[in-house]
Amino acid sequence: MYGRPGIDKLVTSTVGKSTNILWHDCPIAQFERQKLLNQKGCVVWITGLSGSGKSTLACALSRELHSRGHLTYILDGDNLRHGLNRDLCFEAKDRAENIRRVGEVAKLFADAGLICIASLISPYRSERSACRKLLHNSTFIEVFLNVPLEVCEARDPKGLYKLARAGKIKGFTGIDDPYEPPSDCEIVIQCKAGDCPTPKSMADQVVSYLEANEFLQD
Ligand SMILES: Nc1ncnc2c1ncn2[C@@H]1O[C@H](COP(=O)(O)OS(=O)(=O)O)[C@@H](OP(=O)(O)O)[C@H]1O
Ligand SMILES: Nc1ncnc2c1ncn2[C@@H]1O[C@H](COP(=O)(O)OP(=O)(O)O)[C@@H](O)[C@H]1O
Repeated sequence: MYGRPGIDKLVTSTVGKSTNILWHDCPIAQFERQKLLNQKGCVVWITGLSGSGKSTLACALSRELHSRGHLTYILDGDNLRHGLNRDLCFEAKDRAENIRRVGEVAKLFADAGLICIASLISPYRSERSACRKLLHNSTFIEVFLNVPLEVCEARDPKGLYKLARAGKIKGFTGIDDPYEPPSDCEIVIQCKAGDCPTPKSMADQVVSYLEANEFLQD
């Protein structure tokens, strides 16, 4: 038993359904990883309706930061439902579990020193707030893509709004399922009919926030 007290001194815990578990610290700490990467680990959490541009912003932001020499990783709701979250549907309890899991994974990426970009509808305020509480020192940066339903529906790149309106998808966010907009988030990107910032300028808005708050240096 390397680096641990004698077996008689170990105090194990119960966390959720896991009994007799013990946290094992590693000698390399987050600040050392951050120094290596010359940035501060954080989570940029993009929330908004389907079609609001979350994936577009995530990719533009990742590209912009990459070109400046920063390490990012995108956790996209749609993509994670192909693997980690493939057992979840769109009922409220499954959406909540989806958000919880992505929050936990995002926390690990931030701890690794990366700028983690999470883009998922995440329609519930309480679950987003729970993810915020997982992070510390203002490292949870919530970005609200405030795009009216009419604009998202007019875009409808996957034809899902059309199906939802026709009753072929039940419980579609914004149609017959709720979306709770953030009341107090770090960044709001506003888009009105016929007047949306370009993907590059949306990304620049987030980069400016990261620069001003010293995330792009160790
Ligand atoms: N019922 C329903 N409501 C909303 N969205 C639906 C639904 N069914 C399938 N889809 C597709 O799933 C994508 C959203 O997945 P998320 O994991 O981001 O959703 S959530 O955060 O759990 O609410 C979403 O992707 P985006 O359009 O990129 O947001 C849709 O393509
Ligand atoms: N800023 C923007 N201006 C104009 N069109 C956009 C913008 N952002 C995204 N789009 C377009 O809107 C559609 C939905 O974008 P997407 O990133 O897939 O949204 P989401 O991930 O929120 O579902 C796509 O066709 C995309 O090209």
